[in-house]
Amino acid sequence: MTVPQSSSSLAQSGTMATGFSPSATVTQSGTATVTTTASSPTTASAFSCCPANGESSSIGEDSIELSDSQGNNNTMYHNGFFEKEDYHFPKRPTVDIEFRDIRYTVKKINFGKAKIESKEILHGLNGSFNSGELTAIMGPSGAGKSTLLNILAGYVSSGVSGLVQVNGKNRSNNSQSFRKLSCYIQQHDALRPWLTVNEAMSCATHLKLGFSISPEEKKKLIEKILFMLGLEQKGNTPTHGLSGGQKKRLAIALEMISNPPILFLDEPTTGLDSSSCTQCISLLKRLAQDGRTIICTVHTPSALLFEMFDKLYSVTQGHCFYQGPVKELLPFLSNLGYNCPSYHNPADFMMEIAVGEYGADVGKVIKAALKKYYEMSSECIKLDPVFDDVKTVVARYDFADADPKDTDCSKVEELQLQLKDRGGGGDAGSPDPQGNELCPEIVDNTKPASLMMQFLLLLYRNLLMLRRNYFLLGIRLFAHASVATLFGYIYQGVGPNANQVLANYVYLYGSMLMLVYTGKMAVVLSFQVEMESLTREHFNRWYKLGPYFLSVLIIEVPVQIVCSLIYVVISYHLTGNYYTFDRFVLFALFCVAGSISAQAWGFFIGATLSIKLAVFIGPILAVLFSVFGFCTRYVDITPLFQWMWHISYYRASFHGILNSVYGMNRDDLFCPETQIYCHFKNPVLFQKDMDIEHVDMEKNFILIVSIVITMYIGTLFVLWYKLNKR
Ligand SMILES: Nc1ncnc2c1ncn2[C@@H]1O[C@H](COP(=O)(O)OP(=O)(O)OP(=O)(O)O)[C@@H](O)[C@H]1O
Repeated sequence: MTVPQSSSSLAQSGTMATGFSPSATVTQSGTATVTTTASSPTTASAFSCCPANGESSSIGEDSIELSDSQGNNNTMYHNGFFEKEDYHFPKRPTVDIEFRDIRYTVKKINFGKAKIESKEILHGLNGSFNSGELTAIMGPSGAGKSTLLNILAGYVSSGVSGLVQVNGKNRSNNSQSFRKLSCYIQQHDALRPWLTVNEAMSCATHLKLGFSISPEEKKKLIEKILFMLGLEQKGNTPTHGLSGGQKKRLAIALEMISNPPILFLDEPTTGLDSSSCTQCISLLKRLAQDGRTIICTVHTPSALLFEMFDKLYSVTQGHCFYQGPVKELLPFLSNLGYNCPSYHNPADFMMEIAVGEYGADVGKVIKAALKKYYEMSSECIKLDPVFDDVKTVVARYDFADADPKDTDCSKVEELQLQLKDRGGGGDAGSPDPQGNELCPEIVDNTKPASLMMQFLLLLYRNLLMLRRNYFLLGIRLFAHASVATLFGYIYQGVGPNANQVLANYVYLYGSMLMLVYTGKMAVVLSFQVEMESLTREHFNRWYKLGPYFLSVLIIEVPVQIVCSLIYVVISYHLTGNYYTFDRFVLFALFCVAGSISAQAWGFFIGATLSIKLAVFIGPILAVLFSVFGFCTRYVDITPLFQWMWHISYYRASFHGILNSVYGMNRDDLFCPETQIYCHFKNPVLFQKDMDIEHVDMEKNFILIVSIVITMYIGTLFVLWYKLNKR
């Protein structure tokens, strides 16, 4: 069958980025002579991407050597990047990945039928990705590309069954040694916008390499990586000032510090223009050529880009649609009767067939892909449960007692069942029976930073970001100062007066409310905003959660303390509450403690709930707890809710500040001569009315501190769960 030619796709092939432009590349200082050593012009491939006979051409490599006036030649332009002779990433030993019968099932609750339903997303994918190869995982939207990548990278493991092997060794769930061998760069770069490229690189280098190499070596390494990735001119540019392509390259550069032999990238070209795409894929190709295993998902690449990949793994509807060398894709489809029209982008053509365009029988292609795969393996075979005329490999587990030629597969199936039982039925792969590290000979001996050093580095990084992004901090300080002035003005001089006790009470309540809200809401979104960066850095083993959390607290807590003190100092004096220094200290202490307690709640709520819920539940909780302090006497609370009175940090701090103002045997208040009678002249009367006659300051303070600690532990636990939930 010959497929009709699509005019829109014809246009695609004409939009190739040229491989190089000599005039644009000579940016080295000094005199430079340019010698072109291009083996074949890149553009040539643009017009022969999909010859009518179904064979594809290979892209030529372009390079220009740059010589200085002495004729020393150590720099050349190569596939879009400068290169110095000594500027190569070290070659990596071979790490091959094989996967067998990967299935991914999600469970969801069907409220209508009141039962839990399972849905299989990936239906037994097999394949292998080899060292030195750049592999593209492609397929229509929703086909399961990201899911497969997540499983292979070890990012998802619950609901997964099947086996993943690394150099022939079974990879266990959450394998730490696999994490040492690989890195995962997700679609959203999740970089720190306020750090410059140099700062980001330097911080990542210190975190990843600790003291294992000297500062000079680190500096050289950063220089080299940036040079290799074409970012050497961008060292002092803040990350938010980089283009999309430069951000992608920075994300790769950050991971190249530890030089992992396996790189997983989710849609590294999405959102990039064609020349940035070409640069990005060229870079990955070169990294692969140095012996790495590079696997990335891509969406509709141009024909030029498509040809740069060594291997294609195509997925549709959770099945493998094609796997093998890119150049064999068209002959494979052609054998099935689907001929790519001349000048049509093979990647587009494959996608069109994968969604059944041109009346293509998708099931037939999936079957053929399975057959092709099994023909290449001489393993235990049996009939596939879906395609009953296809003989399928059950497994090729490295069990000594499994006969690879066991045609009825009973032994292998039995072992497979055991494997599932051991993994709780939902694990990707069984643990290495000996519990050995994967490829210990390959894992670099570099030691990452110690926990203390991680904390100090992260603290330094946070301070740097705070210094750059001082606007928010300024707003917080300004808001506290201006609200304090406003409150102080409204309730000016009410503090010492017996006839204005209720006005002062409202000021005190309002102050507590202000400090609780600003404390809580300023951090409620902290982790929500941070989560993508945190996940990426934590998953790629930059640091542990403990030092990270501590480095956040050590910035946020003092900021909130300073904000609270600004508020307290201004408003306390304007309202005339200053009576003795001791009382002021107690007042400030309870204000700050209440605010920090609310902040701890904010961290917990933000880490636990989604953005929409967090911004809604946060204030509701603050109001709920405030009710148990303001004008509410313990005896009036329904016994069912009395426990809330006991655990209310708001009540504890509010009573603390009330007691510091009116309690502790304060002398009579001032009753102006204009007043005939001042009911609250003796402050004890007011305390009695409010049921705060016997405030136990110590107990209240201990309660607040306990709540703060509980919330910190709760936040840590939730973050740990989110980061490690796979
Ligand atoms: N946790 C989950 N719960 C429910 N459905 C899921 C879950 N994870 C994946 N899916 C479904 O599995 C299918 C494959 O998702 P996946 O993100 O892997 O697709 P994709 O090929 O990467 O798509 P795209 O190219 O649009 O990103 C989709 O239909 C998605 O809705």
